[in-house]
Amino acid sequence: MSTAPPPSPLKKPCKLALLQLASGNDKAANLANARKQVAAAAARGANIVVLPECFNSPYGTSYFRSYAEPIPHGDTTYPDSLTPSYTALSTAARENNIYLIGGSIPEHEPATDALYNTSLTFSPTGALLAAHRKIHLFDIDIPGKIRFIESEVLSAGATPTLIDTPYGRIGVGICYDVRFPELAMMAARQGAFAMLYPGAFNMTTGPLHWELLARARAVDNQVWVGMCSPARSEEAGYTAWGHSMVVDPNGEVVAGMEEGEGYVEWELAPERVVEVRRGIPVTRQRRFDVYADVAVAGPTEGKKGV
Ligand SMILES: NC(=O)CCC(=O)C(=O)O
Repeated sequence: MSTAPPPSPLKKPCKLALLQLASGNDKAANLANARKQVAAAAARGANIVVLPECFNSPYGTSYFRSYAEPIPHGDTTYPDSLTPSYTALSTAARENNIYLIGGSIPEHEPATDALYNTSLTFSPTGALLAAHRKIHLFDIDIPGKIRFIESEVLSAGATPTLIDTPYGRIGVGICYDVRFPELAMMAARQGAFAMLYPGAFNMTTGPLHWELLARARAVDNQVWVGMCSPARSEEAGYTAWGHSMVVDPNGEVVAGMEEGEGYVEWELAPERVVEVRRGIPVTRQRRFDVYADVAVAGPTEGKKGV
């Protein structure tokens, strides 16, 4: 076995902040709160700030269309009045000189009239670096507990998102995306040091799976994982689990919180990834000769699944 330490995918230390925001029906108030909390995180020294899923709106299929905004890209621009969330996020990133993973917002694609659940990432200059459209829509039905079918109104994205920063490469997923190990695995194998998930688990699956999935994605891939939830509101139609957390590359929850509004912050150190990968060198022990067909659907998967 080689004794040379593997290079760290995290090139230099950075401080990660996950903002567990309380959001309500008033979009302007949600955006103002996000800007205020981003500025406070930057003042505490954060370099990368993450917001929750649907931080600008209530989370529910009946709300997505009325809160949706088009996303300016390339030569396609829109008046600021149509893109208040994009504008607020870009401004917050620029004014605070941080990388901002802007949770997610309902996106309207005017060309097709489709709606997406989309996470926008901005650079410290306020430039849009990535728009991740949630790939795995949250369609579940647990009798007597929870039924939520995003696909009734949303379309699914089809592109994994990797963002290059001076700290290294970051993978982004949205909430239900965390249940699919393939996405995190692809990102890690392509050099990501962290998977960041804006997410809003619920009171049925949250207690059981939120931490479990975060730790699983971290330990599978020996990367940091950040899970950023909205704060819980008992008045909301959808009650979020909360419990935003940072998990280290060894699968340990190193920082976390309960359900109220607040934040979780952690200094990510390059040495930690190297130490973990040196001690348990799975990145060098994979048997691609044995499981080369991992992306081929089995007989009970995909469209044929039970
Ligand atoms: N917003 C979501 O995708 C929720 C995912 C969730 O709660 C789960 O159990 O998965």
